[in-house]
Amino acid sequence: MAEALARGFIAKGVLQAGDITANDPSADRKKVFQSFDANAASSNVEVVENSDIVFLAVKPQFVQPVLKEVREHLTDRHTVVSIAAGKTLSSLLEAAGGDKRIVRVMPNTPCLVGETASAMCLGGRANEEDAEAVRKLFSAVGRIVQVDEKLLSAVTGLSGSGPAYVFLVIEALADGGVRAGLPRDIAVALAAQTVLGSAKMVLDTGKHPGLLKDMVTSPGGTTIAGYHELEKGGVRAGLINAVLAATQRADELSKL
Ligand SMILES: NC(=O)C1=CN([C@@H]2O[C@H](COP(=O)(O)OP(=O)(O)OC[C@H]3O[C@@H](n4cnc5c(N)ncnc54)[C@H](OP(=O)(O)O)[C@@H]3O)[C@@H](O)[C@H]2O)C=CC1
Ligand SMILES: O=C(O)[C@@H]1CCC=N1
Repeated sequence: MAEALARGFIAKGVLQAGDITANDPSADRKKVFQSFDANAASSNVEVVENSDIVFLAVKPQFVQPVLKEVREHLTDRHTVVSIAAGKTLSSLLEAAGGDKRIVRVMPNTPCLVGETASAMCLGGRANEEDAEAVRKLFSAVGRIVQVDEKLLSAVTGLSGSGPAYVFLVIEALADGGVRAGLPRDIAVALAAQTVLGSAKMVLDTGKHPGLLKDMVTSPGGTTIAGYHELEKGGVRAGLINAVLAATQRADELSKL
């Protein structure tokens, strides 16, 4: 995720590669950052010393140890951004030694192509200036909204994890096309472009998705025949349950 964000910020020109310093226990992962001209650090403390905005992009269970490792080096200059699922502002502030400017962001991987759906909330002494700095970065690589922290698990369940659900949908649509005789590459391209175009219609027209669905569905036609199968297969309930299960998992992670 750190790589996706760094590449996205650079591609959109909101940061230069030389502005970014990254650390990772794996030398190979550091080389990935160096391959696009970002700086590799030899420690997390060095990252903090080289940065104004410090991204915590480790797995949730490593967030508190990493914060404790660097907290003596966090000063008034720093905005700390945690993207870890489930890690609450209060636990982040406690591990950071309190009195810090902390922002939680839940992004998603499409930041890599400038189309992230992200949400943020502010903690500790984080102020409108911190919010604006974070908004500037994430709006360059997609959209970001500000929410109350109590909604961030639901954001994680919907848009944080959501790309995986949509990839499943694209793969399954393409499988359907292949089953009906299309070559695989054409089926994948048509499925992905259909998802892209449909998403753009929802965002650009502001129309309810149900109304847009009705516009495709001719009486006695092809679409209603296919759509009926989706309802019989429980696709709608499956997606609702996926978001709920991922939201609950984000809540569980906050208690570990
Ligand atoms: N993947 C996604 O789509 C999203 C992820 N997130 C959040 O982003 C965070 C990272 O997720 P993801 O990128 O998938 O996970 P990864 O495991 O791919 O990335 C985490 C990286 O942190 C490294 N790391 C481990 N310990 C340290 C340490 N002490 N200091 C510095 N680096 C360390 C890991 O190295 P090593 O592998 O060698 O241990 C690994 O390269 C998680 O908290 C997740 O909840 C949020 C939104 C979306
Ligand atoms: O699967 C996860 O836990 C992370 C958080 C959101 C997306 N990926």
